[in-house]
Amino acid sequence: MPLANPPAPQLTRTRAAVDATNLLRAYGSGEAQVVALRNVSVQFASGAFTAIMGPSGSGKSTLMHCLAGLDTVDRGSVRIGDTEITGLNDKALTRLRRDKIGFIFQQFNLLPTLTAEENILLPASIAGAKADPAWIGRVIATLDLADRLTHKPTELSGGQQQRVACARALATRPEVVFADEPTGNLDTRSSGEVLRFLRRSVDDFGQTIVMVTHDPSAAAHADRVVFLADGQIVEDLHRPTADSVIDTMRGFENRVPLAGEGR
Ligand SMILES: Nc1ncnc2c1ncn2[C@@H]1O[C@H](COP(=O)(O)OP(=O)(O)OP(=O)(O)O)[C@@H](O)[C@H]1O
Repeated sequence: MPLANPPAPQLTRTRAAVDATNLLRAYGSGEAQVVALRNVSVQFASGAFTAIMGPSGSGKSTLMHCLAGLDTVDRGSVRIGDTEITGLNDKALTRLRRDKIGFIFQQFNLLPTLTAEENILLPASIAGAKADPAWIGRVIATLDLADRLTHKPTELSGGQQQRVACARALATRPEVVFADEPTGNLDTRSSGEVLRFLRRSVDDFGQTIVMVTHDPSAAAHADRVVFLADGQIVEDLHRPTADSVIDTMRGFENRVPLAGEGR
């Protein structure tokens, strides 16, 4: 009797854009030591939108900074795309951030002397690369910025400035965009615009987004929410809604860390 066919090989597998293993990060020493990350292992799938949430001081910024090569870990490893970043020197890290990472900050961080268009094109020009005009045009159109390109940041509203920052982050088609409280300084309407753009950049452009937020309704735009408490991942919620995020946050500080964490 012929053997049954073996299962078909899995042809497509979601690759992690960012892969962190057993991250340990402590600040200070002795009695004053604060352990900001305790053996955190987490993967961020390519083409997915992930939010990181948790109480103040739980380690969200530390995690994001370690993932983006802005801070160094005491132990563990971080891979961005195909590049293991742990152990890279400052020059290599600068190049990696420039070539593979887009950043969106709460305070927008646009250069005040440059126009919106110059701000958007700056990362590509620093990288010595020529921006792809078709791609930049698509991003600018999606963000509805075409009639604002000659304006300086002071001539733009907060929401418009953050949309320029979004365009700047995507201009080089980075491996991953890290967004640190991107709606923290925006009103509800502008927040909605930025979050819908981030969502669209994942759905339509295949972008990978990792966003720190305190806002359950912002997190609800993500595919997944990773919750930190006291430097450990304590929950991992898929297909979140604002209500499920709020429910998860209630009392999650008292839960036992997920398997593999906190050893
Ligand atoms: N450079 C530093 N030196 C000393 N301690 C630090 C440093 N950076 C962070 N910490 C400490 O590490 C812990 C985690 O801080 P982190 O900023 O990552 O938290 P967070 O969740 O981002 O907080 P928030 O929501 O308030 O921004 C905190 O106890 C913080 O005080």
